[in-house]
Amino acid sequence: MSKIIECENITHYYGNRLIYENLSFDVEQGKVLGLLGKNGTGKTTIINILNGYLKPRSGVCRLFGEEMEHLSPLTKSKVGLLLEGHVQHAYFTVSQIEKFYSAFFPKWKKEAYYELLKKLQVLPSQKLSTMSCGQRSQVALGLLFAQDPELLILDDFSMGLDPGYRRLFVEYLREYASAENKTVFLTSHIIQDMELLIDDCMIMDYGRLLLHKPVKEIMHHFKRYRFTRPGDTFKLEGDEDFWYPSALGDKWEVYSFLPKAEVEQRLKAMGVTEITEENLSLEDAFIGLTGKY
Ligand SMILES: Nc1ncnc2c1ncn2[C@@H]1O[C@H](COP(=O)(O)OP(=O)(O)OP(=O)(O)O)[C@@H](O)[C@H]1O
Repeated sequence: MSKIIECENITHYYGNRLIYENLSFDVEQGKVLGLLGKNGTGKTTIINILNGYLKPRSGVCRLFGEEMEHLSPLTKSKVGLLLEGHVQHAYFTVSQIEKFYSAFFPKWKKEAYYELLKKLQVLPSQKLSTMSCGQRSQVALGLLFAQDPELLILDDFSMGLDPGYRRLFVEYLREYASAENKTVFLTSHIIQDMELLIDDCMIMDYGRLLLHKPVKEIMHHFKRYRFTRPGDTFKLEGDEDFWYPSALGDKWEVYSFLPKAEVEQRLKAMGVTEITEENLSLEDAFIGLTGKY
């Protein structure tokens, strides 16, 4: 399977402030990868490195096997990019912007644009400057699909979209990635959308990559355990086996990748009697992996 994105030992600072050190990851063709992380962990910074706006302090990034600094025009035309803030050409109308963009992309699919936009309550003659934020997001997404890229990089794609359009877009993206073996790299804080869409999940923590795994593996192995404190002196510190233990009164909860039997054995050795295991949504798993604050 070919690697569409390769990042090796990326280190980036803003001034003296380290964002990450020796970050390495690959994305294989046909995969939908979701980049998650709390505010300010460096997601947009990664996107900006992948789209060539930022040069990391050190390390190498390749798209389609070509180094970022030497991307050929053909490779650039295979990448569809959605940045935070969306379409900038606000003086265009809905139809003018479609004509403008079509000139840059050899495989332009006008129908894909109008198919998405026919759900939108605006006329082709309406100016982008008079549209709502969510409507402008829809135009930006329509333009991306018309471009028919091999790799889609989407920063906060759900910004401003209503739940119905978000769901529609998630379905379109899923279909697009699986039917045509396209690759998608995206961020969003709406993790319910991610859960329906992504194959693999990369979670950033401050200064480092916390985890990079298939979503199925996280959902299958990462669980929450609840129990009642066995006595006033009971204490449980977080470590690589027990993530973010926390208590509300005498009710405790902790997250773990360990098999249930092992969690039970270890908690019972500390005096705990009844333990409840819970399956998690991806959002709960994210909170279990990164903490609530
Ligand atoms: N141009 C810049 N100069 C200095 N610091 C910056 C710059 N851009 C971002 N930062 C800082 O780098 C850190 C990472 O920012 P980034 O925008 O990559 O985070 P993010 O994970 O995308 O956040 P969010 O989820 O809030 O969008 C933040 O602390 C931010 O304040």
